[in-house]
Amino acid sequence: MREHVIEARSLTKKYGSVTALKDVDITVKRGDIYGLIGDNGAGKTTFLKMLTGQIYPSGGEVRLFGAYPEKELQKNRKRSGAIVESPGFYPKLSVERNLEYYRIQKGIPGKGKVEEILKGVGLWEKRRKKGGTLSMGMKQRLGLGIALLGEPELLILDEPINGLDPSGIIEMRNLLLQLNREKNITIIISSHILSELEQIATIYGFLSQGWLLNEITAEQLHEQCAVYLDIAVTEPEQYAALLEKKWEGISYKVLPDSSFRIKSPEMTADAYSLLAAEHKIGVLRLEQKQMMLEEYYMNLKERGRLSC
Ligand SMILES: Nc1ncnc2c1ncn2[C@@H]1O[C@H](COP(=O)(O)OP(=O)(O)OP(=O)(O)O)[C@@H](O)[C@H]1O
Repeated sequence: MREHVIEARSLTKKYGSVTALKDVDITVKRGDIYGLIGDNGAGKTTFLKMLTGQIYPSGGEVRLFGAYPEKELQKNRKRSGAIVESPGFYPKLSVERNLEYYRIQKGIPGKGKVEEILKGVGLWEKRRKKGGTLSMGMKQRLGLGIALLGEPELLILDEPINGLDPSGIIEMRNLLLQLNREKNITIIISSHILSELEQIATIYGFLSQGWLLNEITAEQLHEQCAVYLDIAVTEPEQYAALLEKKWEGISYKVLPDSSFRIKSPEMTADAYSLLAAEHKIGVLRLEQKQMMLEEYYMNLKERGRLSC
């Protein structure tokens, strides 16, 4: 059984009269990338801040690497790195000096560590730039670099891709996947960008108004919500024969309106319309269902349904 890196039991947080988290139970196992999903104000940051020790629970408990009493918990927090809210660094210091400052502050030996981190997060070329003059994406990288200084076993990331441009998002995604796969770093990450989370998370937790609505693994999501493509054509019978001839063993069903639902299509949608066009068959409708996570989330939130 994989070790429990994070265990929250009946975790509750009240800010005065506002209850931001209610009886939340979350378990994150070693090697997981846990995607924390929820609308604004759902309680994601509140949860993550209780992991980092920036705030304390009003009820329930949180364990990191099995430790519960606050003293033990504090010790085990050193095994994690975090970016919660905006990445914290000194805007007037250069990128390199920022990392050097935090290296010394955290008591991490070896000057070479800073160079290794700078290269790892793609900031080597920008090492002499002042933190405050960096672009949003570069600031996030610096934040991640600081979080990685202590060789954490757990990364706690609150909206790390917020404000990044498309290539920044891809780079951050690849970096996180690499850290997870090569160094077995467990990650808990909150994001509003579901299509992004869908590409990296191994398990999802859905928060709404302080409640944990549901948890589902990426594997379960894929089983429940297999991708499919719907195509309606002018000559269904002829098209069925063409489909079977072209892609032997293809899995599809004919819907009541005589359109075809092709399960887990291996080809792009274009391949199916091209097949029709080559035989002068008209395509009346072509839809591909791709965003499983988004659909699952909307069903859960709006209809309370645990399905796609
Ligand atoms: N310091 C605070 N004092 C009072 N209420 C707070 C405080 N911090 C958060 N809240 C409230 O707690 C609830 C949860 O907020 P939280 O920031 O955890 O949500 P979130 O899911 O991270 O939202 P977002 O996606 O907007 O960052 C909200 O109603 C918020 O207004």
